[in-house]
Amino acid sequence: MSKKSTESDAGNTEKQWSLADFEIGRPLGKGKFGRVYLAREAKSKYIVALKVIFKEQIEKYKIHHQLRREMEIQTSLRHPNILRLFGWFHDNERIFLILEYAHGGELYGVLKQNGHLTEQQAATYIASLSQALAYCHGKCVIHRDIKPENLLLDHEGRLKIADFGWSVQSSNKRKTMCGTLDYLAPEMVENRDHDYAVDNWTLGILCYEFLYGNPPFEAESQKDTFKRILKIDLSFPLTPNVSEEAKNLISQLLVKDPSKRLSIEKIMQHPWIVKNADPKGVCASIDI
Ligand SMILES: Nc1ncnc2c1ncn2[C@@H]1O[C@H](COP(=O)(O)OP(=O)(O)OP(=O)(O)O)[C@@H](O)[C@H]1O
Repeated sequence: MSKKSTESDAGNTEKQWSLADFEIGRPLGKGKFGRVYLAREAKSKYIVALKVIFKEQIEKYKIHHQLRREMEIQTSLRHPNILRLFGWFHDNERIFLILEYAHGGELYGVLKQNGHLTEQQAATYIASLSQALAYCHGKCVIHRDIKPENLLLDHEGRLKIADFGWSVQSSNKRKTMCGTLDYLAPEMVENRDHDYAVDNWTLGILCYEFLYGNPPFEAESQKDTFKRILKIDLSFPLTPNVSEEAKNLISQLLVKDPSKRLSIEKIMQHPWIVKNADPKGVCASIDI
């Protein structure tokens, strides 16, 4: 049995959890810093995902502050489209994150399996993401690393944003280079100050990727991706056939000047979203 966390360390002030409180099930996946297991809280039988991170890895990659920030931000957020972090605990070697279980796994898997999504699915996910980001921005949280691998699906196909590793809680403009290349906004590529509008840019990238199967500025090398982003070298292939309204939304998000990008409120009112998005955020037609 592992050592219980102290009150000041515990991610959940109501209860101090330990490994003995959980029955561990099958592995759900492996990340850069540890493994994720299906688990059940022994008393309530409540199903969760338990993410195990080795302290050695945290020290090796010096991600202590990043992880702490991720845990604090994610615990404070409560939104149907944001994966809950119920709490955390640790023993000598490991840190355990008690996460909401996302039965449908990664949205990335669905995208790769189907090649691309339908307009209804894409609009539903963009609407869910917009709602979650509006909530985050209202709490002064910028995610900065939204990509299909960080988007999970629950048993009904509802989208859940996971992984707050790169998010920041700030009301000031930020100047730190981070995020995954294909999803980087031009102001981040140029290492200029950036604000909430970086997440709106990413919504444009994702909307394109959902509908076409690949992000719009993909290139052979990192340097070429950067060049294409800075030039806004955007083109819409003839296949698959995508509606003009969807292209209009993408074009209004992939705008170089952050202040001219469509706001989150306007995304939610955009005719393509109004026409195609499921009001409950559920994609029942998706095979998960
Ligand atoms: N809450 C969850 N519910 C269901 N599956 C999950 C959950 N969290 C993670 N997984 C699965 O476990 C795998 C590994 O997740 P993890 O978050 O460790 O990886 P990661 O996205 O590479 O993160 P990191 O970059 O922090 O290592 C993912 O591929 C995902 O499919």
